[in-house]
Amino acid sequence: MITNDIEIRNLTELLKKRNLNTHKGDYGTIGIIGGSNGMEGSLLLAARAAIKIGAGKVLVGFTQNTTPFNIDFMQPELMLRTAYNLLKVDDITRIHTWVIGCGMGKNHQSINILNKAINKINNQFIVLDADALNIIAQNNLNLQESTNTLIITPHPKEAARLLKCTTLEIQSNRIQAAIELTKKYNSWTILKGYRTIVCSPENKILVSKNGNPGLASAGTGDVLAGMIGSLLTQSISIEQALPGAVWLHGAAAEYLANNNNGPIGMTASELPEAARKIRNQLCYN
Ligand SMILES: NC(=O)C1=CN([C@@H]2O[C@H](COP(=O)(O)OP(=O)(O)OC[C@H]3O[C@@H](n4cnc5c(N)ncnc54)[C@H](OP(=O)(O)O)[C@@H]3O)[C@@H](O)[C@H]2O)[C@@H](O)CC1
Ligand SMILES: Nc1ncnc2c1ncn2[C@@H]1O[C@H](COP(=O)(O)OP(=O)(O)O)[C@@H](O)[C@H]1O
Repeated sequence: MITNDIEIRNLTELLKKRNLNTHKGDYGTIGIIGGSNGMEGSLLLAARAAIKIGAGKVLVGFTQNTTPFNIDFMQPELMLRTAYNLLKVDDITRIHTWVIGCGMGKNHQSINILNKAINKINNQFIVLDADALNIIAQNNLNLQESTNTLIITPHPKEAARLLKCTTLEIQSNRIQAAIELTKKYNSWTILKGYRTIVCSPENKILVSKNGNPGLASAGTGDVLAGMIGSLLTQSISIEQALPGAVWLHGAAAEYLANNNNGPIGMTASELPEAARKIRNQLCYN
């Protein structure tokens, strides 16, 4: 099996300057679903990351009956809805890329929303993260017939739930696990954890060499999911968007640590601004 490292010099699409005559429609609309009661933070982390990494518009859908708040005062650019509203016809066709699962919960309502999303969204990118993966594993959902391009982003325990094995088995052969997940779910796979793996449907393997233990804290995976969706909706090819997001996420952690804001006590909320700085520096300097 040939594996390659994720290297920024191969990710040229990420580093293109923006045209001067351009508008928000050129950078895509992303819909992010999750944030059940008590997990709203997870959804906001993903959504804030998506806008800071350059998405044109970010719509947020809470897996709750009503929106728990109507504005994110830290990021008022975000448009907050319920997941049910986001999945109505008017919106669904305007959204090019979806991220589903961050803090979504696994109750009856969340299962219903995930099923609705999978069945109603067609020919788009869908990033499936966190509880979306747990629901898929628990209910043995079959994604083989999906018309969408699926990207699954499990951490090792989620991967173990999906493959019905132990975390130890996943960790003892991570590349093989990524390949099996890709086959089982007819998807791209990002197997997270130290040395994150990106596996394409053709089983091309890329391995992350950056990042640090500052990323081992709650919510950093939500940020990664938002970043992946954001790059995809900006029309960066999937071959570059997935390793690109993983690279930027790791580089952001390194930047924060180099400035004494980690690895100890680094927070997920700090990653998007660091990633934004790095992308702009690479594009414009
Ligand atoms: N602010 C919010 O609202 C936040 C909400 N969040 C939301 O919470 C929901 C539950 O997600 P979750 O990931 O916390 O729980 P879960 O799936 O049981 O996995 C945890 C266990 O997995 C394992 N494990 C993980 N990584 C591993 C590794 N590299 N290598 C090896 N093992 C590894 C490890 O297991 P252990 O070793 O302890 O047995 C760990 O204890 C989800 O929807 C998420 O979006 C969070 O995003 C946080 C911020
Ligand atoms: N020691 C580490 N080195 C590099 N990256 C790490 C390390 N620990 C965690 N990460 C990264 O941090 C993120 C954690 O995601 P996840 O486990 O889904 O967290 P959460 O559910 O809390 O958001 C993943 O991208 C993972 O690869």
